[in-house]
Amino acid sequence: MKIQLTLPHHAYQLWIETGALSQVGTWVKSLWTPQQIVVITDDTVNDLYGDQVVQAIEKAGFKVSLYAIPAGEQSKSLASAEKIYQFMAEQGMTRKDGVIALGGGVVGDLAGFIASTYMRGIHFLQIPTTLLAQVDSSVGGKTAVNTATAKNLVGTFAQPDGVLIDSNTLQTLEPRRVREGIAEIVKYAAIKSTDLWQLLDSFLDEADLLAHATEVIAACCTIKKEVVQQDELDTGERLQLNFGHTIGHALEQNAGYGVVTHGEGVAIGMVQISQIAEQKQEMPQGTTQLLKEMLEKFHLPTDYADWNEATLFEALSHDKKTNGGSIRIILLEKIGQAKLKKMPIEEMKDYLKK
Ligand SMILES: NC(=O)c1ccc[n+]([C@@H]2O[C@H](COP(=O)([O-])OP(=O)(O)OC[C@H]3O[C@@H](n4cnc5c(N)ncnc54)[C@H](O)[C@@H]3O)[C@@H](O)[C@H]2O)c1
Ligand SMILES: O=C(O)C(=O)C[C@@H](O)[C@H](O)[C@H](O)COP(=O)(O)O
Ligand SMILES: [Zn+2]
Repeated sequence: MKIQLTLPHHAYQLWIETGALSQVGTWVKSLWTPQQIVVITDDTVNDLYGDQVVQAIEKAGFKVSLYAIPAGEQSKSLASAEKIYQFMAEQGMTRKDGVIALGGGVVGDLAGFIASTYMRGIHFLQIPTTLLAQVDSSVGGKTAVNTATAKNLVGTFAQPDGVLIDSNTLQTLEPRRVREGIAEIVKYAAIKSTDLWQLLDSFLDEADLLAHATEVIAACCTIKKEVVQQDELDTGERLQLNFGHTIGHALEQNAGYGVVTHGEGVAIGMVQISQIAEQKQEMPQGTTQLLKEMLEKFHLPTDYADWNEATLFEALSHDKKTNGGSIRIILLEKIGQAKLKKMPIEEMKDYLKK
């Protein structure tokens, strides 16, 4: 199945098909004319899929090199970017050349950031290999690196020329990584789709969801495409995709990048912000419980014992939704429908203290 994402200055397709990775060479050739390519991946994904992808793209007529970062959130950094810029310069990469991200959201966010800044921007393709990256991070053009100050503090909006999504790659994914992708899927359902919520409701567990991976991925990508087409630069509608992310990002940073995964942070964040909203009478009573039950069915956490108040509050001030002493939070009108609400930072802190 192909989903077209059309923006004012750029359009591209998401190709979602089981087994698509075996056609990666012809896919790249259909999008780019022969030139030099650097495949950015991590060491785990490299061991699994690196050779296959490099050989297929070489066979399609491209000069290919590969750079593998250590797997994990710690690698989503300016220090990694610096090393890869250097590598690309040594390879003689020019503006006519391209970057391919092969991996999860860490690789995708970092490689997208590099592609959009090297020589002020070169071509970019996404081959997401985690559930989270297939349903969320590979689509829509947000790129980022973390700094010691905040998660995703530095980044760009830069769309890829195409996204290849092969759910076969999920067969090698660890269960914890499957679950973190499910957190973002529950997010889409909670903010935008009762149909997707019902589908998730019908699954027994993670394995059952994975058996329907292509259907679920297509549903999420369709929602994300519609949101991004309306608000590419994250000024209104797109902010809904940040449901649970203020507390989630703070926790990720608080725990130390990689200790609490992004998806786990989002799961906890969605439940905690919903609890606050229910206390404020801003959300129908019982909605948080529904959310909690859905996340727990997929063995996701919904609370966190080791909050560090100081770093949590510091993180709030660096959230991109914070402005002039208040923060925009995302609440649920009901399951399947979200709304934005401004909240004074001090009030948010009071609730978090409780
Ligand atoms: N740009 C966006 O719109 C967006 C959206 C959501 C999340 N994100 C970002 O994505 C990141 C999280 O992404 P993630 O969960 O994919 O993490 P990740 O990229 O760290 O991947 C998780 C782990 O899975 C391994 N892995 C990847 N593919 C595999 C496969 N097929 N088989 C076996 N192992 C595999 C990786 O080596 C890694 O150890 C966070 O940094 C988050 O901020 C970005
Ligand atoms: O695409 C978006 O927009 C999102 O907010 C998707 C989120 O799942 C993702 O984690 C994103 O990277 C968060 O971005 P940020 O703007 O909060 O840094
Ligand atoms: Zn996210």
